[in-house]
Amino acid sequence: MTAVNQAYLVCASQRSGSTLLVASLAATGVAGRPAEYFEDLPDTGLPPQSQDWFSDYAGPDPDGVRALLHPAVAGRPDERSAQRWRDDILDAGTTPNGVWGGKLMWNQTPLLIEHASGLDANGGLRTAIRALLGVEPTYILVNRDDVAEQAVSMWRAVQTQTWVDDPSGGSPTVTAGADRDDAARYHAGAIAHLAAELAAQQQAWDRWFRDEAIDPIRVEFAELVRAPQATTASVLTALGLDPDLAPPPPLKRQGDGRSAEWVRRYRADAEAYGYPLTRN
Ligand SMILES: Nc1ncnc2c1ncn2[C@@H]1O[C@H](COP(=O)(O)OS(=O)(=O)O)[C@@H](OP(=O)(O)O)[C@H]1O
Ligand SMILES: OC[C@H]1O[C@H](O[C@H]2O[C@H](CO)[C@@H](O)[C@H](O)[C@H]2O)[C@H](O)[C@@H](O)[C@@H]1O
Repeated sequence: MTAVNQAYLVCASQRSGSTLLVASLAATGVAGRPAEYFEDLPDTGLPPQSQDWFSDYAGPDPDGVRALLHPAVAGRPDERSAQRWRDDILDAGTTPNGVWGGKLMWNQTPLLIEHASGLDANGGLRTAIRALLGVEPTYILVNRDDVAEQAVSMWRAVQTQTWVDDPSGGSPTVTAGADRDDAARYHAGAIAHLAAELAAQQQAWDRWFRDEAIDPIRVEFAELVRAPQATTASVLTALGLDPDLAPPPPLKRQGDGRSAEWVRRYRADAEAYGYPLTRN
């Protein structure tokens, strides 16, 4: 099993800027290989499909929403033992200097706790994380104050299945093609549903850090995208790593004029119909 000397966990919700931060940290070569190690569902061995985000959709026009979602793909159950699961994650996430990094979205916390129960860690999230890593990690909390922008970003991603724009082509979840984006449509009910989901995740992280008396390193989306290299440098410093290794941003912004137009429309619809607009 890979020896971990130091660990950190980037805690976030979808479309908060988390990949920009972890890709920047990964590019240093000394800050672990932080990926979303906890996203795969046990019954498919795959991340949640677009439909999964809408399984409890209670807004208007459910058939219209379903028709816009990216089609599901088949998977296979993850039959690894808990020990194998842990070894795979430690191997994949650790750089040769013994630093492990990972990214955890709040919706993935039940999966992490469930896997860790096989390691005889029968408690809450903190117990599960300690059982997995064997050391107490540093926590980094990524937040996006503008939940309308965040939800629009996710509504476009669940339609197109394009989660990242990585000019290096190194990300497995790169582009789906312009045709998928042509087929994507604005839908106020769908965006409201995602805004509620993302706001709830952010609130859950706030509650958890308060309850655990942890003061995480905080990264706000607006500041991260304004100054990605400097923000990454300050996180490296907080981790005791060399801030001069912070790279220029390895990812490109995905949002464009179309996203901005959907955000404007959503804000107006949210005012009119009482849809969520803030994270609180
Ligand atoms: N370099 C750079 N500059 C500006 N913005 C950037 C950059 N890299 C990533 N991003 C934006 O981050 C948003 C994606 O967030 P996440 O990485 O947390 O999403 S994911 O759920 O993990 O896929 C998503 O936000 P939107 O632009 O609003 O769609 C990305 O475009
Ligand atoms: O709903 C499926 C998943 O969508 C996002 O993850 C995908 O993009 C991430 C950023 O490139 C990548 O780290 C991940 O492996 C991809 O599956 C979202 O960040 C996930 O939380 C979500 O499960």
